[in-house]
Amino acid sequence: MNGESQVLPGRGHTSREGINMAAAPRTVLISGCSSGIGLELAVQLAHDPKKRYQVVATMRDLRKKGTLEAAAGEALGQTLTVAQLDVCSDESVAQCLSCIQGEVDVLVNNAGMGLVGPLEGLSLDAMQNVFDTNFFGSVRLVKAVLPGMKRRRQGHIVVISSVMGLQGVVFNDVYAASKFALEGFFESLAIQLLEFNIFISLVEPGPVVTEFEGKLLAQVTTAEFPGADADTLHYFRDIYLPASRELFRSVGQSPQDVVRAIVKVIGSTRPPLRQQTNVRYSPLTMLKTVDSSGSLYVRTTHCLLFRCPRLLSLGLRCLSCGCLPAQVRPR
Ligand SMILES: NC(=O)C1=CN([C@@H]2O[C@H](COP(=O)(O)OP(=O)(O)OC[C@H]3O[C@@H](n4cnc5c(N)ncnc54)[C@H](OP(=O)(O)O)[C@@H]3O)[C@@H](O)[C@H]2O)C=CC1
Ligand SMILES: CC1=C(/C=C/C(C)=C/C=C/C(C)=C/C=O)C(C)(C)CCC1
Repeated sequence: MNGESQVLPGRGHTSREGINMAAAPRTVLISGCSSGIGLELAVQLAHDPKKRYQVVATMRDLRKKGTLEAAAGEALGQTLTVAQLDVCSDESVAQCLSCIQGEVDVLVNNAGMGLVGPLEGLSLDAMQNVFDTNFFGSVRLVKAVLPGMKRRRQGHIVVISSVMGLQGVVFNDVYAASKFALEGFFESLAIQLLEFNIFISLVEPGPVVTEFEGKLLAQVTTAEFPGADADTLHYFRDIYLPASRELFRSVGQSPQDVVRAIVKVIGSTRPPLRQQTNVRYSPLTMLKTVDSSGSLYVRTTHCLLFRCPRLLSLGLRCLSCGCLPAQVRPR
């Protein structure tokens, strides 16, 4: 494909007379806008000073729409509309798309859920629910919008992946697997779709201070993890959970910060395939990049968590004050 001929949907273009023509707004469909990153992204895009976007902010339970509507303010009914969408339901996806005027130019697969705990204590049902939401939910939406994008030979699919799509984290086995699945799926698809002038972007935030963590903590305080042995439960409750809380407190990003990076990706003429958002987390992702055998990452994080918790605390404090050089900068 000729790079020069790539035109993203709805972008301004120059007429033969050299006049910069105003572009029609791009329709952006976002899943999971009842809270967190999805809500903030819908609001920031709807308030775009250049009015480049018409946002369809979706959620599975419309009874939760109050917070979004309040945050949208004057944009509600103008550049932002709210619609029902459960990414786990074919009918809901079909119904939502049938209500959209025109076509989806930008799809943001944001809806997702976490799952933590000792593997032995988690049911297969709970694991399948994570894959149904995080992985198959995205696949379902992509299958629905792709024919239109291919016909028009334009489109952008943004996937809210995670640093856990790049590296596993102890006691997050299933959640990380669902994000790894997204990374493999969308990297593969990106190659074919370039031929149709359709771009894929995997956004990889580190910890973000949203309801995500609270929901996980609520789940683990009530869960009993039947089948997990006493040592593993001790590692999970007394070592991992406090370390994870400290990580969120020290290097957790605000949804506003993450969304600024996503807005840049959506506005880019050449969107990147991968975009990390958290400079302070990057020393941890670097541990895998610099040693492709994977041992450096696994051994270092094992050591920090189980052998040198003081060093971990010190390292996190250091990262939070920004005194270590940032190796990966969001563009
Ligand atoms: N917070 C973090 O530390 C990080 C989060 N991420 C990813 O960011 C994305 C957004 O999470 P975040 O904003 O933090 O968390 P939130 O829990 O605040 O938001 C998750 C959203 O997904 C929605 N959702 C869950 N299941 C479905 C479904 N079946 N259909 C439609 N919507 C659904 C939730 O709706 P409902 O209210 O109905 O449950 C909610 O709106 C997720 O994909 C997550 O994996 C990535 C890296 C870090
Ligand atoms: C890497 C690492 C840790 C935990 C990382 C966590 C908990 C990351 C969470 C990321 C999230 C929430 C991503 C969401 O998609 C520990 C245990 C502190 C030990 C030291 C190394």
